[in-house]
Amino acid sequence: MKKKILMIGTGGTIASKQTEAGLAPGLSSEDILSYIPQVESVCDVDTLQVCNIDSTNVTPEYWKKIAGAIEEHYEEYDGFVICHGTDTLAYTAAALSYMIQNSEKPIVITGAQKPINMDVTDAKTNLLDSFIYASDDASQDVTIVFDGKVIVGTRAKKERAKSYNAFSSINFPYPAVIQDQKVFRYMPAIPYKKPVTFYHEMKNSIYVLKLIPGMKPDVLSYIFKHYDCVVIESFGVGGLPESIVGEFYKEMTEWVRHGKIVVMTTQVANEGSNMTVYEVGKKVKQDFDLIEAYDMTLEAVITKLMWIMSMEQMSYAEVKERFYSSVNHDILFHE
Ligand SMILES: NC(=O)C[C@H](N)C(=O)O
Repeated sequence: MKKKILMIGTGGTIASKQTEAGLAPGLSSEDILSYIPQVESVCDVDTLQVCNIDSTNVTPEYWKKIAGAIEEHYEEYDGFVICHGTDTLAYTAAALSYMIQNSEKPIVITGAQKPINMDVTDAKTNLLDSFIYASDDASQDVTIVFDGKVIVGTRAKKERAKSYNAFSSINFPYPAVIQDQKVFRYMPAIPYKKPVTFYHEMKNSIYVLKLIPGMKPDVLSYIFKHYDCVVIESFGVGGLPESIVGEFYKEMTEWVRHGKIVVMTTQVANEGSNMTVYEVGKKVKQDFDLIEAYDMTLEAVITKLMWIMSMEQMSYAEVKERFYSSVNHDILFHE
């Protein structure tokens, strides 16, 4: 029996048309689907349009709309394919991984580097591959299908702005690839014992502070005052430079009492943090019992914190425990 798949359109290049003002989303989900008539032999598709925007404009409110549409139609379909712009696709994939957990039904996100109505485009392959993957019995959870590869929803990063292989899987293998319209699975699906769970809130009070050599500490007091959580993108395996460490201690001593959270991550995309290696990281981690990202992507760190912070008042120990508990393969290493 053919699977029933719901295609959810949100916009992006895949849905874009050339206009005088530049490429802009203008094709509906139905229009997009008409470019891959072969899908009829793969599955039965219904379409739903959540929005039609460049993914630069996607916010947590749109993640809620997408997750809400999936929750509303969850029982009616065997799987879901979301068309999305590539620029913030990795954030949406990570956000949906936290908002929809233990899903035995696949939730596939795809997009393209070139519009589907162009003669030369990656859109048709990406979209057809997504329907093939969403119709496969062993597919589950939130994944990205792009350029023939399947990437776990919490592990993607857009690493190329123009090439068809825009996304990499960070610190985690590809669970499957799609070649010549067939799924080759490298990782078996793990059967879920718990039912699918939907979460509806994401608290958006996070500031990401990217360190640069010689950075001045004057912004710290503003950031700590106005945000509940600060993610510090440090260098290498993680540490704080002397130029800001004094001010950091001053601010942290005050804000720790207010339940603010600081998470240390790294600007290096691959292999992750480990603050205990160097003097510049070890002491500050111990002094403030800091959380660190280890092998997680920045996209996963940010959306996981939004998900955790949306829950009722939690102790710092509970926040830490949640952060280090794996969701959709987002973290492998931690203390
Ligand atoms: N390739 C793309 O989809 C880029 C586009 N600006 C977007 O993210 O919506």
